[in-house]
Amino acid sequence: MRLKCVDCGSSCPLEPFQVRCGCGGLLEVEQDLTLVDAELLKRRFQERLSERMGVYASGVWRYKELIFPELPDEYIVTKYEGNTGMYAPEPIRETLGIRGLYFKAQSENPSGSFKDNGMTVAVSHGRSLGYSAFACTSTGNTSSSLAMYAAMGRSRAYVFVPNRKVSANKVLQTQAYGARVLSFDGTYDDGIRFLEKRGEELGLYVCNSVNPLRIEGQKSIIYEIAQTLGWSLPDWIIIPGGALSNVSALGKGLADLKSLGFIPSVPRIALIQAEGASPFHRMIASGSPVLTPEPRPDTLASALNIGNPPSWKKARSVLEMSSGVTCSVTDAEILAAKAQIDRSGIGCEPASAATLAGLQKLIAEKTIAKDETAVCILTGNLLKDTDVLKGSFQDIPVDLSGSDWEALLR
Ligand SMILES: Cc1ncc(COP(=O)(O)O)c(C=O)c1O
Ligand SMILES: N[C@@H](CCOP(=O)(O)O)C(=O)O
Repeated sequence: MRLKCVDCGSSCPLEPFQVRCGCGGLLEVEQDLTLVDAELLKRRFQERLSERMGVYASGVWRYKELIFPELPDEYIVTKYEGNTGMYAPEPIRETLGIRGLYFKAQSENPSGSFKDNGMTVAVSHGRSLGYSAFACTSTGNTSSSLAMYAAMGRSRAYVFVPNRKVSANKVLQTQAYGARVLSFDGTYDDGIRFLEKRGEELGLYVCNSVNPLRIEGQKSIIYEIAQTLGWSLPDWIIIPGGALSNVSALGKGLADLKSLGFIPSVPRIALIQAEGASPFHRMIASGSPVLTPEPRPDTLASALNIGNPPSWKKARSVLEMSSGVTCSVTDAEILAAKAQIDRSGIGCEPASAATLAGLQKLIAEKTIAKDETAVCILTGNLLKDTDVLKGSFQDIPVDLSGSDWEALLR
């Protein structure tokens, strides 16, 4: 395994580890898949589905050969992440009128979001290098995931969290796992700038998605969807976009599956951003070759409140590779979609509901045809961000010794 710079194209070994290339570009892991026996691997992945304990019971490490083959198992910290549900929400599909619809509930991960797929790999890698202090900046999901794995690995976690527009539940979850929360005045974008500059000299292993090992772990989401569907995929993969790690990772996973011959062709990706934090969508829509950061990102989908997504170049390559599209949705559209997902019994946080809101829009404008199929990636759990629900519901006061039950239970 080697690392390749997405900017200057130079390649370097995994050790000594650096998050970015000397030229400042993002790095990505390069693996030689021509050495892999694809049919043998497929059988192995299938057999491992029955494992209940040990690293291969994880929905990420099940695919270790495609993710981090060189890492000795003794360093792996796992909570059996991945292994999340795929649902076919029939009433929502009927309303949309498309041929097939799935929700991939990454919200069912152990810390409640898709971050766990990548974090198990980053923390395990950091441990293998001898780190005992891990760090990230976060709107709350990355931090709770890091805090959980650091605690499992008996390591320290330091997380830099913006002092506004983050969900209280996520910060409490992070603190409950024992991480030290350092609150700062600014946004995710300021936090990542700080860690990229100072993280290494402070002796911290940086676990944000600029770390290429995070992306390797998150690739497993697409492997798992494909395996669940018998190594086939829907026509469209719908992904919410903030820092753009997930679209980069899922795209890389798709390219792997195609080059291994596991899937005949790559599905199309639709990347959905919240209107108040949509610099990538604006770049694509305007045909601009470079991203203009949004200095004051503003959306109630707190996990998407990112104005300068570090992975935009990786995301752009993925869109090109998959003939992908982007769109943006308003906060009101996100909340309406979230209500549908919640009432289906699956539930999600606002950022995830951007997928359904985007799908509705893309069907309405006929970018997605009614005879096509789609999977929406539900990235975070309903309980992660309940601030947006406050004031939405009313308790019904009853008198246990004498209410009109027939009326109440109608
Ligand atoms: C729940 C949730 N959904 C979506 C996103 C956006 O994903 P990405 O930053 O990889 O684009 C995030 C955070 O990044 C998130 O926490
Ligand atoms: N929503 C994210 C922000 C992006 O973080 P990263 O892990 O991609 O760097 C969060 O939960 O913090």
